[in-house]
Amino acid sequence: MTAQFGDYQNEIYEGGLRGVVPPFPMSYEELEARARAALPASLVSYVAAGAGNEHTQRANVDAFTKWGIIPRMLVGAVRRDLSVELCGLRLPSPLMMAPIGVIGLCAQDGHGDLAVARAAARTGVPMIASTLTVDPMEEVAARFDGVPGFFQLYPPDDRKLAESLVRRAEAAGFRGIVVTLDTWLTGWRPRDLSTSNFPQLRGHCLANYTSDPVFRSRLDRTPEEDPAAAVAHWAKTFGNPLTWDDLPWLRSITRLPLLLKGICHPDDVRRARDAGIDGMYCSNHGGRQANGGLPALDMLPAVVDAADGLPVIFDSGVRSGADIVKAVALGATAVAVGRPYVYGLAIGGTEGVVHVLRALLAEADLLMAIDGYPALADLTRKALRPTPATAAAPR
Ligand SMILES: Cc1cc2nc3c(=O)[nH]c(=O)nc-3n(C[C@H](O)[C@H](O)[C@H](O)COP(=O)(O)O)c2cc1C
Ligand SMILES: O=C(O)C(=O)c1ccccc1
Repeated sequence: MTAQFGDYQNEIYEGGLRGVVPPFPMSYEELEARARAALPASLVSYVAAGAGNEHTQRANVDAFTKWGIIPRMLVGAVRRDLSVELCGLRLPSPLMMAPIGVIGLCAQDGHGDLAVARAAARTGVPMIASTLTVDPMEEVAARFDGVPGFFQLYPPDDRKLAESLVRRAEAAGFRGIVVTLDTWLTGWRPRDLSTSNFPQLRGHCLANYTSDPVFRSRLDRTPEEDPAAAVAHWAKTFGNPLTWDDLPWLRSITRLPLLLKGICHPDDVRRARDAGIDGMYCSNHGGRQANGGLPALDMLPAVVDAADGLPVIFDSGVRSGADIVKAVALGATAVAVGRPYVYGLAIGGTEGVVHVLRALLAEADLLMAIDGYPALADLTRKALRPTPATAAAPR
């Protein structure tokens, strides 16, 4: 019999029989609390912060309580199949790791990107590696051990640099490019502003730039000789408010699958589809960029309908296995987790990330068994019903 994700539960119970207490938290609340204690204050506020009064960030999480999964009995879902096809790749489950720009710094040894890449190799959960990393993308990709990875591009306004980053991602073996559209400037984040050290943090995450031949060619002195000038040049080239007019260029620079992150309106989906984009990534950046918006989950069904068969990755607010199941039932092809795995990294490095991913998958798998949905294909909108508004879970 092949392994099932729910087997993680048995491992933990069997450990208990031998007197082993699990070293990692089992609930999201405890995970977050332990990570807060483990991380330096500047990183706590940076990772946890959202835009404005963080209403959208909370709404992302609460949106999942507006849906309930309907149990079906006598199905005999003894074996479950969570595998999914995404951009020509067969993945063991719909779970992915969302791109996180500072994870490099969230590990105790300061090499979080490598630790996360190792967790991808251990679990088969693909990493979407951010442009903003402590270690260059080649070093990250070298640790995937055959598990497909995606490269998230913040397209700089220097097109030659953008092309160079994409070429390198191709050469390093990444299997798709995720272009993030909603962060060409940083949102108003009160919690983060009150520590005001975001510029310092990101200054440590420029390895993909300082190792890049095009970026280096733009500098009078090397980043090693004059790090401050390199950071200043980066700040000038980072933000690129792409428009539809740039899409033909973007499409032309790679033959890898190209996905757009931050797409939430069906009209934008259709236009992107017409421009030859291979997949949509429905996300509001975890509520970090613009407050006052709808929860990302509420926008997912319309995005899926407009995508008309193109794959849709979803993130923003995923905190549990049940959330993964609900997002899939609403039409997501793949579901990315963000903050939870950052917290796993903070408390336990690669092991902590592996635990968070396995716990999410175990919960999703056991839920599919108990509720009688043996395969992802069984999870359609018919598996869900809106919960009465008054029944929203307390937070
Ligand atoms: C600390 C932090 C850094 C992030 N950096 C990036 C990034 O570099 N690129 C990107 O596309 N998204 C970035 N995101 C957004 C995530 O990819 C994802 O959309 C978000 O975390 C989802 O929200 P959730 O973590 O609350 O579920 C970042 C999010 C956090 C929390
Ligand atoms: O903080 C973020 O959400 C993010 O995407 C980002 C943007 C620039 C640098 C580092 C991270």
